Amino acid sequence: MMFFIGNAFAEWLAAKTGRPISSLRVSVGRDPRLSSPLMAASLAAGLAAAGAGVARFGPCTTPAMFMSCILPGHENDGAVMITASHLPVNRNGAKFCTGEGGLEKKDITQLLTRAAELAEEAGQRPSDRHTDAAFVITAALQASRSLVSYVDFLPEYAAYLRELMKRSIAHPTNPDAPLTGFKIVVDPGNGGGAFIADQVLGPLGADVSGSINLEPDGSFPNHMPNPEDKQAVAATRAAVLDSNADLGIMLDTDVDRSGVVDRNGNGINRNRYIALMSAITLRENPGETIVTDSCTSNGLAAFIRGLGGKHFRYKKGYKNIINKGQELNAAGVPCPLMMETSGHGAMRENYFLDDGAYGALKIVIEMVRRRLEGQGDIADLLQELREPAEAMEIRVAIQASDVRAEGERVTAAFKQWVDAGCGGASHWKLEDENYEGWRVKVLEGDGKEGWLLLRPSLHDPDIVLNVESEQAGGMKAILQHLLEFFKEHPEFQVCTAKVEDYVYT
Ligand SMILES: O=P(O)(O)OC[C@H]1O[C@H](O)[C@H](O)[C@@H](O)[C@@H]1O
Repeated sequence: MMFFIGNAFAEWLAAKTGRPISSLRVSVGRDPRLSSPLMAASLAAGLAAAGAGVARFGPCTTPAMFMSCILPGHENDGAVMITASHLPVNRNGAKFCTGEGGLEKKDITQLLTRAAELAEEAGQRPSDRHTDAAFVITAALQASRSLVSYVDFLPEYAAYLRELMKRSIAHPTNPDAPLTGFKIVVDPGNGGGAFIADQVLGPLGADVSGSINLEPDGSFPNHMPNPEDKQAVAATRAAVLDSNADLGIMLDTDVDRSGVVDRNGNGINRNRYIALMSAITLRENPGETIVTDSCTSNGLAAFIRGLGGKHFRYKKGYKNIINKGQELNAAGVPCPLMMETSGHGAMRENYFLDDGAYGALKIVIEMVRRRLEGQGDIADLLQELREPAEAMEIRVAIQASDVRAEGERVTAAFKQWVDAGCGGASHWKLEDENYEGWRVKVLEGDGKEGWLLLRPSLHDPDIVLNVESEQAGGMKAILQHLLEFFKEHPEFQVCTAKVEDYVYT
């Protein structure tokens, strides 16, 4: 199917740019996942068979693919990254972008519909892998080989990042090696991010010798490359403490997400990472608005307000928050940072690009700035952040055939129950703004505040329930009361069973 998606992307780009396919050039990169090279080859063959020029990159990262549409000397018309990110290998897919950013959902739908049509015209069934493989090999042999070139792009991208770091730090005495004297651990989790240690931080003077899991290995033998993953945090923490490092950086497979570990081994991911990025961003852009996803903590909202910023708690999905940030900026509401608890984050100053490397490098820059100005560690920036005492996410697989409709039914019933007074719990109050599912504040006394959010998952056939409490034992109390709602709805028996599991075991 990738072959026809390549065909369709060439057509789509020609329509978008108003130029003939023969004048287009598209870069194709991939992560180290075992199935990625083959998928990238099929996609490249499809682009070339349609007549587009193809720049094939080896293992690469998603933000780098975008930069291959921007950096002078490259300026490709489009780019495609083949990756499953941290998901299981059967979820491998293609991320498309142009120099304007990632494609929208409607563009992807159009692309896939066209790819299916092209497959059918060619007598191929998308589900028949063997026929497809034979077809792809034949078509690839027929496509002009002169259209495809192999490009070693990462070194150029790394050079761009190094220049950006030097400019931003503007070190008074050591401008070319401004990280001299810093020890930084990078843990790309055997994904695509090792170059951040070898080609960016190391050449700028940092001691990166404590870095771990640098070898790209799509079987991810050590832990999942995922900054939210407990094992990833534990591995980076151990490496930071072992090597007495100033900072640890955790990256996901295709480096569009990140998190850090401070020099005392404390993981800074999820709300803490957004808080840290907000502190840096609001110092540079006072009073502006930070957009986050719907699962961010009450403490984070208070923290952003405490820094004089505004908080817009929107939906899950990095593309959703980026689009919202762009929309707000266009409407005259300045918004420099859009970030998800997953570690996805985009900045206005960085092309609104979903970019884990940029976020982590911003923190390195801040660390150097603070040392130059005689301030403390970056972790000091989080002193005012109120943390939840307990937090959890429960995901319940939807059994119904129409997953979307069932998701809507559960959330609509929940809203009705909330409107009717939450089963008599006057300390449960619907949040003022809700953009997906329904989030309810739970006033826990002594100024403490928990919350719960019930929403359908963005991509999976799941109902997702997030709960946080600012007091020990508070989460169980919230779930126990929520059972009242589920018990009124025997049709949602699977949800009831799952919540009961948490409450009673
Ligand atoms: O709705 P969920 O199942 O929690 O998934 C939400 C997540 O979906 C994808 O992984 C997106 O890349 C993330 O930006 C988003 O946070």
